[in-house]
Amino acid sequence: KKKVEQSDPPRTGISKIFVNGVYPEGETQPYKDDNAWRITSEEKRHMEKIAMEDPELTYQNIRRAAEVHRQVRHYTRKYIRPGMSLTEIAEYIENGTRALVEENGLECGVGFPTGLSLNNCAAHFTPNAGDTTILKSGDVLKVDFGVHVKGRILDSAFTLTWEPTYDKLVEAVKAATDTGVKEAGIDVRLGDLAGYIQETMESYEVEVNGKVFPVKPIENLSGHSIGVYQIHGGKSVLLVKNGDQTKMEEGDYFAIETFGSTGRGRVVESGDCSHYAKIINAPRVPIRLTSAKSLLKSITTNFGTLPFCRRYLDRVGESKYLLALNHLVQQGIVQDYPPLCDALGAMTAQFEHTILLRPTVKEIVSRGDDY
Ligand SMILES: O=S(=O)(c1cccs1)N(Cc1ccc(F)cc1)Cc1ncn[nH]1
Ligand SMILES: [Mn+2]
Ligand SMILES: [Mn+2]
Repeated sequence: KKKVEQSDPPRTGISKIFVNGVYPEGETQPYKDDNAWRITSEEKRHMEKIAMEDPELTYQNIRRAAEVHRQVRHYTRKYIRPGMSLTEIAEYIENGTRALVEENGLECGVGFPTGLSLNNCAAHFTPNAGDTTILKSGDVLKVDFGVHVKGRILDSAFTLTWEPTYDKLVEAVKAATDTGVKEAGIDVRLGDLAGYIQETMESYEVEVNGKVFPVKPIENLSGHSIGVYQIHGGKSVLLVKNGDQTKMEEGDYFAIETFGSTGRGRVVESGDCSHYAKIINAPRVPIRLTSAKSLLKSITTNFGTLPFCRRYLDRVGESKYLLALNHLVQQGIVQDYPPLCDALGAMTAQFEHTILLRPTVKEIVSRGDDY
């Protein structure tokens, strides 16, 4: 049978290309100083066999999400051009993701809002309706988007530039993320991992118009473990050495993400919020405001505990929801995630991979030939 190719723009469901339902395994790395006993251990291999065969545990879900991410970002990197609006970029990525993952309610779809953070802004910016921001050739754009299959969320991000000025910053962050990926492992302490990341990041500097800036890790951003339908699994990987003795554990899914900056190396909440998510075990308080009650019902139906943004509320037919949304935030039912920005004039970059701490090997499931 002729191999089914992906279209441009990407619209061919990934299950039409991987017809046997087997998706590519990501890059695997042996665990450090473990002299391969995990790979040869009968018990570890058995545990993995169970994971592969149990529909709930199988790695096929996250690998399918990863293949969608690789194919969408392949076309996106070619498509994004200065002069385009952030809104059309976001919609290109979301339309591609929805088509390739064959979006189906809460079964599979977009994992969280498409982050398109510019320049001094490092994370959690996506345009709200009416945003007219246009991409410029001197911009440094962080593209951070997610795909989920049965609640297994693939969280991966990369940085795009169209001028060479900040190439060293981009190189520093790519190297720091690869250090984080390489040093991650079962029983590795989160505080130690942060130190390795910091060391790589701080070994770089950027020269801009004759002035030299040291690359600083952004000290109040972090990587994180990932749960089922839960983008933040409770463990955080900071970017500067610290005393957190918490260990990475077998079976954990982690987003290893690093951020570098030529500015203060610290972000603050800045500008209108676009990103939100229902808090997992929110207190079941009675909601008095009727509009908030019906908005919460819509959020639960359409997103569950997955993060969403205002544009996603618009597309499911919600309107005039701001008062209700702010009420749900105030009541501790919904968490807001405002844009996180370093000082004006600073430049920030990001790279992010999702890794699986499998019983026998570490799998960098989001690895592609691009990053
Ligand atoms: O900064 S986080 O809130 C966080 C880091 C450590 C513990 S929680 N965040 C989780 C998240 C929040 C909202 C989203 F819409 C998507 C993800 C990290 C992240 N943002 C984008 N990709 N990864
Ligand atoms: Mn991300
Ligand atoms: Mn993340």
